[in-house]
Amino acid sequence: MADDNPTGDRRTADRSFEVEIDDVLEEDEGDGLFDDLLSGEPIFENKEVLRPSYTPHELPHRNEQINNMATILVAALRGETPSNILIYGKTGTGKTASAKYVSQELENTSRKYDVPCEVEYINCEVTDTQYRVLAQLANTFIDQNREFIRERVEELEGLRERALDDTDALDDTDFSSVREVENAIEQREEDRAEMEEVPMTGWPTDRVYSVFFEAVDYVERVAVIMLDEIDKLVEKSGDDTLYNLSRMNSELTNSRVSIIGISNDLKFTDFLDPRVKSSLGEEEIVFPPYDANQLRDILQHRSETAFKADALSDDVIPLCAAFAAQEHGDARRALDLLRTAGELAERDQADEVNEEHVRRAQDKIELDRVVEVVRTLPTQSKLVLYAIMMLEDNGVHNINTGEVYNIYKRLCDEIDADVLTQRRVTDLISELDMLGIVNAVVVSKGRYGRTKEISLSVPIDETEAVLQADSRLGDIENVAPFVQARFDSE
Ligand SMILES: Nc1ncnc2c1ncn2[C@@H]1O[C@H](COP(=O)(O)OP(=O)(O)OP(=O)(O)O)[C@@H](O)[C@H]1O
Repeated sequence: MADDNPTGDRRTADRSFEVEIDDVLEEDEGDGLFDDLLSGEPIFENKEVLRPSYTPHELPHRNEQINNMATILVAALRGETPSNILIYGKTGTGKTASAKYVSQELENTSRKYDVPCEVEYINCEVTDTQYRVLAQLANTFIDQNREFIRERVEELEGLRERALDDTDALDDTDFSSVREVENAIEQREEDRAEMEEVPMTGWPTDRVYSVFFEAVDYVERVAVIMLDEIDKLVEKSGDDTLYNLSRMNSELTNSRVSIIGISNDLKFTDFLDPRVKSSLGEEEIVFPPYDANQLRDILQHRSETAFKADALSDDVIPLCAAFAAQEHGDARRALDLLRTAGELAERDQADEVNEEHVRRAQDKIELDRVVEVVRTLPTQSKLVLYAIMMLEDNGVHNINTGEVYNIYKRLCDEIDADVLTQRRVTDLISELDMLGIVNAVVVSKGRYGRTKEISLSVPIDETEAVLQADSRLGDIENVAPFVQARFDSE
């Protein structure tokens, strides 16, 4: 490049580059890596609309639940404390989307009427200990308080300037002299300096709680704390957080706190202290699964912005809705299916998405799920699954627990893993059954008692690939010959 352009003139260099690119395009027109992909008719208008991160503006078939929530939360706009709400429903039934929609509306209206009301959202799957929940809330309120102080100090400084010129400016205020205004400014500045953010670890929990308490009570407001996946918090760290939050109102002076808990697990309240249970469940709202017709409406609605006109053949939406309705009426699954079908059509450079793409998308999603479940199994469960897989691979049908256990023990020897008891292995097989990876049916053997007959319910090749990708299980390959030998000798 330096020889072609000895003067170092950038414009000349750029121009020669342009020429080279043009030459390449002219020669290979249509054959580039991306050309083929770009050449098909685009299927999507805006794919983002189908992603889980997108918040829809309208939520068909959730009016009743949304109105219920609004009727309870309107108390906050009257300066009263809204009842706590517990929202239940299976995954993908629109709990989070509806609760977030209502919160946004609540905050918008509170701004409109200048009533201090805020909603703080916490995902307890991520923020799963009392310390973290309280620290996150404390820091959020500290930020808001600092902003409040900044605005207040600005107002007071303006007032001070005006009062210095003309003391009448203090008429109709709480101050009778400029000195008092200055004291108020100093006081706010001191408050700001004292507000210390909570570090993400390291403090005793009661100190975090008291910082949070003071931060929330610093100004008059209603704070709605939305705890999504609340069952995860209780599972991981008990009900102390909920106990502390639910008894706060009796001690707060300026502010009020109300809780919205969201859960997939209908039974999690069984583990709560009865006081927490009754306080949290003051109002309960259930989100039932969607049926196929409702899913169809939801998909229809979204597809209008997500896809180009005429990009979907007529049977695509009904089929996606029917598949997702079989899976406990999960709107997330329905949307995933529609997006994946669109992506497969795009990859095929088809002009439209058809039924075949939906069926392939269903298989792909199911396989992705299996791969993910298998990949994240603990090593012992992987060994049990490996043993079942090897038996199937060697043509054994109606596998029983004893056979699995024998192979499992050898696999453990091979990789130096602890050997569990047969009883534990039987439990692990039941867990694999519940995850839908194997199928274990109990069959009666007459007077010989009962036994389990086990078979793999997932595609063997993909499962094997995932298991072998595990660094501990990767060496197992050379066990195959002795498995074979065992059957030959039987
Ligand atoms: N009535 C609806 N209209 C439009 N989209 C919906 C509706 N219900 C759910 N969705 C969409 O389905 C997806 C899942 O919804 P959401 O996250 O609210 O479910 P969830 O009940 O909170 O599930 P999880 O318990 O798994 O968190 C989101 O992308 C959401 O936008």
